[in-house]
Amino acid sequence: MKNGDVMEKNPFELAKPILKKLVDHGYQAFFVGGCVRDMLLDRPIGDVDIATSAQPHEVQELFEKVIPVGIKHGTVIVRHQHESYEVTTFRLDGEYSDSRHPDDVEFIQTIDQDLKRRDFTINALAMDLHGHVIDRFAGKKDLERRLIRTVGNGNERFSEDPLRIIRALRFASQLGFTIEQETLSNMIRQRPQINGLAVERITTEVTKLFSGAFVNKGLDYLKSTEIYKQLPVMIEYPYMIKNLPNPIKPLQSFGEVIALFHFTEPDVKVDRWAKSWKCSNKIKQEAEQLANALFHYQQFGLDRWLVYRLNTSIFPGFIRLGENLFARFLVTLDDLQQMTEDLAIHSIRELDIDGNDLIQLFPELKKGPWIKNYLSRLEKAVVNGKLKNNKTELKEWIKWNPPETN
Ligand SMILES: Nc1ccn([C@@H]2O[C@H](COP(=O)(O)OP(=O)(O)OP(=O)(O)O)[C@@H](O)[C@H]2O)c(=O)n1
Ligand SMILES: [Mg+2]
Repeated sequence: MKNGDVMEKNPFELAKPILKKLVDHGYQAFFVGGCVRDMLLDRPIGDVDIATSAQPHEVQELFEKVIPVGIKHGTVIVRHQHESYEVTTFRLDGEYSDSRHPDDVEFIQTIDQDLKRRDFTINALAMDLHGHVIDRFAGKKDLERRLIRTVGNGNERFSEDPLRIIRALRFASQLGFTIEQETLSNMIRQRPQINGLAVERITTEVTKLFSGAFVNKGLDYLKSTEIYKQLPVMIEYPYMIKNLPNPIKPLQSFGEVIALFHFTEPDVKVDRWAKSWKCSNKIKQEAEQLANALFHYQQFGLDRWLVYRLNTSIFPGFIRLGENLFARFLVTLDDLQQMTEDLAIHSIRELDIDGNDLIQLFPELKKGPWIKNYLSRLEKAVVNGKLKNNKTELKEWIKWNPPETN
């Protein structure tokens, strides 16, 4: 663990002027939460979040570019040197988007009280302008012991925001930490409350769970606590999680997660996953492409048609899944890139023949779906190297292989 030289780290250096301005104007201000934890662990720092005694309107007055993302909950975004910083007023309770909570929160004056409402001791850390760490709940000790423990009463912390139950699993997966015994019991006790959460919040945490360097630790907890019985789709197919390959290597997106589950349990379709977990279309399409590629690989191995249909952006995802699902999966990114370069065409638009050509070749045929089907057939033949992508040669072949029109 690092200590003295903490302020030399870049993300904090960049954010320091914001803290300084707040302090110069007589407010208290600290870096807080995950960024302090990650700095102490010497992990890459994600977002730098700031907690302050200044009220949101006071923050707005102080800085030029402020985006009022959650004024009611005390949070604004301050833009500084092309970076965004969440600046949140010290407060008593969470902003947690569940209907049982009042809409406004109580602002308070001390960082100590603010830290007290946070989820885990390792996250209840703050750091001032000079790099001095405030640690009221022995978070540093838990970092050393590699323990996830709630701040104070776990039942209360988890009831305030049941998402924290899943966050505990996600931190176990990212950090490889153990969940402290009582925290674990409280998670199990409060488990049913997960059902009331907005699904999108769960999806975000579960994506992080699957991407953690210690993902198998997270998954072991997910199984042993039976928390998966509270998650969409898995509620109805509780055996599914146990059928996953074990151990697995981390995945990087929820599209990959869906593809993994769908491949191991094809009866549950991608669409079903995407709907139940409220995924974007992008994630859904990624999952579909990945799953198709995996099924294709299983049947035919790595061929040009597989590579052709896979977006280059998800090559790494395909490799991660391949390594998880197939023994001796030796495909590399270089292989896929080389194969892409060598493809005769990269999309159907590059085909040296189009619908109009076909209509001219078969003037007696009525326009209809046969055109599209026939082009697809040519596309596949060209991609697989069975036909050359050359108009004259394609036309010649077409004459001998007229479309079926019944
Ligand atoms: N349900 C939650 C969510 C957040 N927090 C507090 O808010 C901080 C910031 O939340 P978030 O950015 O979601 O998590 P991080 O711990 O910063 O993790 P990451 O590195 O993934 O951002 C947390 O550290 C924690 O102190 C909390 O108490 N309860
Ligand atoms: Mg964070």
